[in-house]
Amino acid sequence: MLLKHLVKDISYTLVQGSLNTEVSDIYYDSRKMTPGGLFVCIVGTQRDSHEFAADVVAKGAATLVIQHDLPAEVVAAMPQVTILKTDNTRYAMAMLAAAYFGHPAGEMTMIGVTGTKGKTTTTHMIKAVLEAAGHRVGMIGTNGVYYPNHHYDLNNTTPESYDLQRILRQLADAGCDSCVMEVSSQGIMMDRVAGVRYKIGVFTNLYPDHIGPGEHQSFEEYRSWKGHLFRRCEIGVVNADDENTAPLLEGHTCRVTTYGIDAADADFRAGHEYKLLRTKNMLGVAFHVSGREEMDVQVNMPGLFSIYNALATIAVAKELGLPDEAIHQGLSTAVVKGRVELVPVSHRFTILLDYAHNEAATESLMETLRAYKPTRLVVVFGCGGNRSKLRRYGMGEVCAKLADFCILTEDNNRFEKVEDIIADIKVGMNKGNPDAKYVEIPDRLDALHYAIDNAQDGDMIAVIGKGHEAYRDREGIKTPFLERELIEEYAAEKGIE
Ligand SMILES: CC(=O)N[C@H]1[C@@H](OP(=O)(O)OP(=O)(O)OC[C@H]2O[C@@H](n3ccc(=O)[nH]c3=O)[C@H](O)[C@@H]2O)O[C@H](CO)[C@@H](O)[C@@H]1O[C@H](C)C(=O)N[C@@H](C)C(=O)N[C@H](CCC(=O)O)C(=O)O
Ligand SMILES: Nc1ncnc2c1ncn2[C@@H]1O[C@H](COP(=O)(O)OP(=O)(O)OP(=O)(O)O)[C@@H](O)[C@H]1O
Repeated sequence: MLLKHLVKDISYTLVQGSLNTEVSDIYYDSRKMTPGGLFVCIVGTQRDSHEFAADVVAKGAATLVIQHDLPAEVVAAMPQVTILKTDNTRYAMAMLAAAYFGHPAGEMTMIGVTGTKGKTTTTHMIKAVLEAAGHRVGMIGTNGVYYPNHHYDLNNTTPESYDLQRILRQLADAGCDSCVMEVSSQGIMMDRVAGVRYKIGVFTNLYPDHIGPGEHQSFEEYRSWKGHLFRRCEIGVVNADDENTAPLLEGHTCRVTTYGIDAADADFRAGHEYKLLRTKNMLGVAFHVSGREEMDVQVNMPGLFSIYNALATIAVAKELGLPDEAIHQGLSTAVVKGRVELVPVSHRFTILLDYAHNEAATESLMETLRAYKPTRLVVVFGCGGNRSKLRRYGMGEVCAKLADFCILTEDNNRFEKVEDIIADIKVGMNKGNPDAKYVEIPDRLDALHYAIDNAQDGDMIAVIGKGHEAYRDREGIKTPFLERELIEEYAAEKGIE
């Protein structure tokens, strides 16, 4: 493709060379450069990749896009290279990549979900409802990329713009008519989603998070970047109960639809009367929706937060004109890998996997599960090695307070000894509840077996920390460890019913 066909949506100065330069592909990482490529020089949080200009040219780069001038001697040594200068190379990369891949977002109904918590869950719910309505759906987020019969992992919740555009092309080429994706504030701030127009933007909620070096400078800045989603979508579906919704919507250009539990005037609302559901295969909630629609809904995910995520999903579905049957089917079948994921091996007790690996997530999970009034709430957990000890104290404290029995074991030990990590967890437990009952079983597989062997009728066993991860890390070596399969295999071997 010729450069002149890629640059239509950016402003630039042609420093040298020609717009008729052939572009074989676009790169933002010098280590991946191949001959004929266009290299976008980015001023990152760690490196300024303008310093790799000579290196990529040596590897055959034909075009450079820069944001600040290169040293004169570097430019002098690359007379054959086309150089464009622009104000913001991250933004330029997004526009160049969109053009390079033929503006794939325009070929699908784009739905973006932002918020501190609930992005992954809500995107899964929306996908399930769309699929139940017969749509072919692509999904992008923390759990990776999904499209019919395909899945792969990602490094970022919202991928770098070039990767995002490549993925969107892949989805469109696979026949997806819709794409639902998580849009992180970082993704907006770093122009990873620049140029993408959304049919619907969803806001779940906002808590102080992601504030610090390399992320956001303040809560207000964090909020304002999330708010930018509502300047690039047609319809905004927002949580009317969140006190940050109004400031976040400042400057919005979309039509707004609201949902909530407390806000009496929300377009889609659920009261505080809801029913907790528990069967062998499911922990869920049932509730009534009123406002713009009247309907009874059942969600196969637990807790009050599931009602919020379901309300957002219902509002999206209604805005898209999807039928009620699809809403019911989608909400009662949506599963998020590793997030309160039930492993239905017994009628007598419930065993589930969850990715909670810090104090806040563990506390929220424990409180959610307690509401189902299990005979005992048992938690199997450890903490990662070579990571903050605060997590160990925090998770220990919360589990000692809220669980009836703790099985202390390994998480990803990395280069630490499991016994030392458990000793730290016990410090936190002692603070939370010095009388907490627990057992120490360093090998996680033995811990799972112990939990199953000693399960009592009506127990709820939460195996937390690893969620969807498929390995355990000991001394930096990762070996396969898929908890779901290990639990199923052991329960079958023991003839558990
Ligand atoms: C702080 C931050 O967001 N960093 C992101 C950013 O990296 P950066 O700007 O720091 O990059 P850098 O290391 O300074 O390098 C600058 C440039 O030099 C290039 N480079 C570097 C080395 C080299 O040898 N050659 C070379 O060309 C790099 O490819 C890059 O283009 O751009 C990278 C490429 O897109 C991202 O992978 C990286 O995300 C890091 C891993 C990260 O942890 N980000 C978090 C904060 C994040 O984005 N999280 C949100 C989720 C938040 C939520 O859950 O709500 C997300 O969307 O993932
Ligand atoms: N709407 C919500 N409000 C508060 N907590 C929620 C909500 N939805 C889910 N949670 C809780 O937060 C955890 C993470 O949920 P989810 O993965 O959907 O959020 P996320 O926004 O994708 O977060 P992250 O960026 O950390 O992956 C869940 O396991 C659940 O305990």
